[in-house]
This record gives sequence, structure tokens and C-alpha cells, in this order.
Amino acid sequence: MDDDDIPTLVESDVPLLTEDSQTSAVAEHKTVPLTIICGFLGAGKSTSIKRILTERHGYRIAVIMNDFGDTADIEAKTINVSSPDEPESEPAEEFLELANGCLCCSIKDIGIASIEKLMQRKGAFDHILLETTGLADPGPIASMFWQNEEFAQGLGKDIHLDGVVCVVDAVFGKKQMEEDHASNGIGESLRQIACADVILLNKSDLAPPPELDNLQELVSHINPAATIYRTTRGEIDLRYIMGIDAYSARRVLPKETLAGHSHASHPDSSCSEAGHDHTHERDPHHYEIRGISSLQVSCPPLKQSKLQQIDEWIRTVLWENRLPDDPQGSPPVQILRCKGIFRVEGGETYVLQGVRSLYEISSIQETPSADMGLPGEGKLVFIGKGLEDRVRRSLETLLQ
Ligand SMILES: Nc1nc2c(ncn2[C@@H]2O[C@H](COP(=O)(O)OP(=O)(O)OP(=O)(O)O)[C@@H](O)[C@H]2O)c(=O)[nH]1
Repeated sequence: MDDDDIPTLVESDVPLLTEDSQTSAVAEHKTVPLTIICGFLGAGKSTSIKRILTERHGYRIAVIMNDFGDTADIEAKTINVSSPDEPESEPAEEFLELANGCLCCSIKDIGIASIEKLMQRKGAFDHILLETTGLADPGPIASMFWQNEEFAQGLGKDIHLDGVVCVVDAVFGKKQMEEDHASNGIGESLRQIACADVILLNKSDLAPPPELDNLQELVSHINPAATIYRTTRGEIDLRYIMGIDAYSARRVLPKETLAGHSHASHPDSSCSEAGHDHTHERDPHHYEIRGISSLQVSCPPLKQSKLQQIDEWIRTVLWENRLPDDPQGSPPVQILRCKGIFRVEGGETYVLQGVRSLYEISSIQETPSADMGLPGEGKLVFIGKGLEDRVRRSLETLLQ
């Protein structure tokens, strides 16, 4: 057709994402995705959320936070919601309805009960963002919304966990990881990074590029299963942090991880004592901060009979903090997060997802694509403490 011709309108079967269709999509089916936003004190969580709450993006997002803090000055209508069962009761939560259609909810306790109250307004939003405090460990919070029986029978009918986003301070992030002491041995900033599906290196305007490169390399070795973006004031296309489906089979591991090389951990207590170590004599790829590191193992197509053995290996490591073949007195292994995708001979594809001691190995119906790293080699990624060479050897022997 000539450029000057009047175009003819044709019927399209591509759905348009209008406000109405969003509402009906949420109302009809489907569970509302929930994203956990974590990050150490002052990393920029509230700044990122404030941006989301004020920008015109067309989504109705409910944000749950411990207090309104910085967002209190946003022009909004305050609505109090009390439970229909106790209409007279003093509402424990306060809601702000914002001009762009977002809903902001301040709660004292990020618990199931509070979110149930929020869900009374189901249909009024398309996505939930849950901001944790700077010292929160997102692991138990993620487990609350995933693989939790009570949740599955209740709120799980309305909500599903979409992903964990961790905001890291580009200037102080490294220092926070090194100095973050915790009574149980793993500091909160490391737990947050380990548990994340997406990591935002925020305040990138304040860090010199080489420092930013170093931090990114370090963070990507601590958590090779996460996608990392650099941001200033949390500025990022919402598609990269919302609707990422990190707990579904489609995007288990970022492309870089699937394409990348394996990194082994080498134990050296004197190195971890001093903080991090990324110039280890034995392995230039070794990165470890306060004992936390990652282990990636390639996984060729496996015999069906291996499935049960893999399940047993993972169960023993996650639940008993040891390798199945460990002699007594071996140092413990503590896994914070694991992910993986692999194939069995004959074609079936399996996905591994794990948060702390909860894990799931499920087969997926979709035809594996290059995006998933398959066909080709699968990959298993473990993030945690005590991931020494013997752990790699044990897993590699199993997968042979
Ligand atoms: N220059 C610069 N400043 C930023 C950026 N992001 C946040 N800030 C500032 O950093 C300070 C802390 O940001 P917040 O958003 O309050 O951080 P937070 O993670 O919510 O902090 P807590 O709630 O205390 O854990 C504020 O003064 C922000 O204005 C950024 O990308 N660049």
C-alpha cells in the first residue's frame, strides 16, 4: 500500500492492555502477582516505590509498607478499611488512594492477615508490591507466599509470588555486605541479595563506573541467578521488576547465567574472616563475602532414574545441612536459595526452585526454548554458606 493511502482497520486478536481488561483479568482468574522489595537500610527502596506511586504507568498497584514515611506527602485520599466482621474496630491499616490509581497501604505487620484485608479490595489493583524493612530477611517472607500450605488454601487463591527485588546501594553496598554482622552468621544484606530474582544497583549516579563494575561483578557472583540492573533513584522500566514470573518455569535463570561459566567456591576461613575475597589464589573466579558464595553446575540431559537421587541430594542438603555422602563432623552447608532447569533423556524438562528449606522440582509442559538455555545443557545454581569444592564434587558426581 502507498504511504498516502488511508489505512484499512482490521480486526486484531492481540489483546490490548486497557484499564478495563486489566480489571477483568484480575477479577476473572487470576491471581494478583506480588513482588517483594527488599534492600538494606537507605539503599533506595522508598525512593523507588515513591516513583512507582506517582508515575503515570497505567497499572493499579497496591503497595504495602511498614509506614508511609516519604510517601506521606504524595497527594492522596486517605481511606480507612475496617474488616466487615468488626466494623466498629479501629482499623490497623491505613490506605492512601493515589491519583494514578495506585493504592498505598501502611501496615504494622507484614502478615497474611493484613494482606487479607488488602485483598478485600481485590479487583482494584493489578499488582502488589510489598516493601520490607531494611533489616528484613526476605527468605521467610517469600516462603510465606510460596509453597506454604496455609497460604495455598487461603490467600494463594488470590495472590501468587512474582519475584523478589533487592535494592543495593551502589556506594555502600559492598561495605554493608562486608560489615553486616548477624548473630546467626549471615548478615541481612547478604540474605537479601541471595534471595533476590532482580537486583537494582541503585544510586549509580554516585558511584564511579569502575566501582560500579566491581560491585556488579561481586553481586553477580554472590547471586548468579538474579538479573542485575543499574538504577538512579530507582528509575527502571516496570516490566523488569513486575510480572517477571520468577517462580514460574519460564524464566528460571537469566540468560547470562545459562550462558556463563561455572564458579567454584573454595573454603578459606581466613579470607572470609576478612570479609570478601575475590582474588583467591586457587581460583580467580572465586567470590565470597562472609562465607556466602554461589555454586553453579552444568547439567547434561539426565537419566530418568537420576531424578530421585537429585531430589534426595537436595533434600539432604536443604533439610539436614549436609551432603548425603558427608562423613560425621563435616562442616555444615546452608542454602539460602536454589534454582535450576534441566532435562531428562527422552525430553521432559524439570525446574528446580528453592527458598531456604522449601523446594520444588516440577516438570514443565512447555517446549524448552533457547531462552531457558535448553536444548543444550541445563544448570543448577545454589547460593549459601559452606559451598566448598566438596559440594561441587558431590553434585557433579551425582549428575554424571
Ligand atoms: N543520589 C542518589 N540518592 C538517592 C538515590 N536513591 C535514593 N537516594 C537517596 O538516598 C536516601 C535513602 O533513600 P530511601 O529511598 O529512603 O532508602 P530506603 O531503602 O527506603 O531506606 P530505609 O527505609 O531506611 O531502609 C534518600 O535521601 C534518597 O533521596 C539515587 O539513586 N541517587
